[in-house]
Amino acid sequence: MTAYDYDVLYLGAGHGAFDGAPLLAQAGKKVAFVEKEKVGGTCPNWGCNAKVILENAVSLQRELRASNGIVSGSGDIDWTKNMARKKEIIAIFPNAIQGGMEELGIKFYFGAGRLADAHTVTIGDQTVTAENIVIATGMHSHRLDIPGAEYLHDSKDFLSLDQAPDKMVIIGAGYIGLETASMMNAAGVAVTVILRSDRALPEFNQRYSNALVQTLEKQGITFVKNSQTESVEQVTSGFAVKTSTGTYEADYVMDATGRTPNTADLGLEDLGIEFDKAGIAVNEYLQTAVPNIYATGDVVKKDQPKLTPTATFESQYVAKRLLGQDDKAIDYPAIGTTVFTTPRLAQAGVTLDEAAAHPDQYDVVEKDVMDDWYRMVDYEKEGHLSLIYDKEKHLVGAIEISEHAEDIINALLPAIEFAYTPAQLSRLVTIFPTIGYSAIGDLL
Ligand SMILES: Cc1cc2nc3c(=O)[nH]c(=O)nc-3n(C[C@H](O)[C@H](O)[C@H](O)COP(=O)(O)OP(=O)(O)OC[C@H]3O[C@@H](n4cnc5c(N)ncnc54)[C@H](O)[C@@H]3O)c2cc1C
Ligand SMILES: NC(=O)c1ccc[n+]([C@@H]2O[C@H](COP(=O)([O-])OP(=O)(O)OC[C@H]3O[C@@H](n4cnc5c(N)ncnc54)[C@H](O)[C@@H]3O)[C@@H](O)[C@H]2O)c1
Repeated sequence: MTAYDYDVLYLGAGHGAFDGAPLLAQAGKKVAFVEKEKVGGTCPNWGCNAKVILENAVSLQRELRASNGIVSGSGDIDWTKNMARKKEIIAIFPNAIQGGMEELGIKFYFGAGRLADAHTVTIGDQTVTAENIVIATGMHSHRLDIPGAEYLHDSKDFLSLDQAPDKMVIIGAGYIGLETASMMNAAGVAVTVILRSDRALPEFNQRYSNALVQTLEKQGITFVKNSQTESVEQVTSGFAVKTSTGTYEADYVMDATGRTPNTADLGLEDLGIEFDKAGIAVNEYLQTAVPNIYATGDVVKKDQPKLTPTATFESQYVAKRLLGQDDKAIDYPAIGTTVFTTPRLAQAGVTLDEAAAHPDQYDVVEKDVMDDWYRMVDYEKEGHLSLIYDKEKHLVGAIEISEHAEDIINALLPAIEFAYTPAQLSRLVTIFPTIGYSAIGDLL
């Protein structure tokens, strides 16, 4: 029998890797990571955690201003101080994650890993072998191929930006484009968002994504629709973004046109591992074309949203599979997702578009969130919720736009995932008065 250096070797040390690795190490497996940049990967260092710390100032500002003088002060955001706080909190993550793993006996190799064969990874001139390998290399920002692309910034640059610009152009109205626009508008920046079509956030029902765009417009953000970005030029005042509908000047230009799986220079072609621009192809056990090589997280080609909780679920699934604890195909639960704008847009389970396409299977109940008195407590002004039921009256999906949509959807997730009956729902005695009580109250 061949003796490998490790039982399991991960390429990448983000959530797709470090959420499953402890299960293996605790069960006595020899585990290692190869990481080419920062332990923790995108989410803690340049994604969710970084963003939500910065966004907290926006939520504080909203409540203070909406209080109409009950709480006094201007609510102005000092972006430089906000960024300093973000940097202070974020700085703890890489060492904390690495330390936690090392306590379990997990080893780290630093550098870019490349598959040499089905059991061997090279990192520079170092060679490491493993019985099983998990590719969890994530994604990087897509860069528009236009003249002046060198002047564009991505979300990684933006999440470390110390000085707020006066004027910002954001190309792309997906999660990152809208979250950035919402934050910078609140920080006093003049923001223009350029959309190549007439709709933002295609993952969400258009009535809801349009409602979000309209609210952001009322807050002062300019949206330019059906506009193809052609070039970026340096001008005396900063940069000129030339598009099919006009030229927009800014002193900071962000390319938020999507993210691309990290599949290059991994040696995938030589091993016959299939991939395309959507990611690495896997079977229902998350195995690549080479059975002992798995893939997890954002690098995987899949229908599920590429989010941290999805990466965590997959990482833990592969770990359990490698421990012989789960031999079934991966069975994804309902995955909740939120756009962290002000207001939030959040959904989980069966979508409104699916419900509209299958009226024989689903019924939709519409709610104005302002019908719930509790929403006035923290100065909610408007919001809407759609609840999607199957014909047996089980909640199967929900979408909400409101300042607390993420908390409502989180509270509804158990009902969606476990198909609670009306009798089971009535046994949920949630704390009153809270947003969780409101969420369950909507179902009764
Ligand atoms: C700005 C932003 C905000 C986001 N906000 C949210 C949010 O609010 N909620 C949410 O759920 N999700 C959010 N996401 C998505 C979330 O960050 C990802 O879904 C998650 O990080 C995926 O984890 P992963 O382990 O698959 O990939 P990553 O976290 O990207 O980790 C991959 C790791 O692999 C390393 N790597 C790459 N190639 C190699 C190689 N050859 N050798 C060794 N190492 C390699 C990389 O350096 C990286 O550390 C956000 C993403 C961005 C960019
Ligand atoms: N809150 C969250 O959970 C969160 C936040 C940020 C990112 N993410 C994850 O990261 C992924 C990537 O986010 P993202 O915002 O980079 O990608 P995205 O796919 O959500 O949005 C990219 C947008 O850019 C547009 N676009 C593409 N090419 C364009 C062009 N030439 N001109 C103008 N617009 C163009 C697309 O139509 C799309 O709307 C998300 O899909 C999500 O999985 C999640």
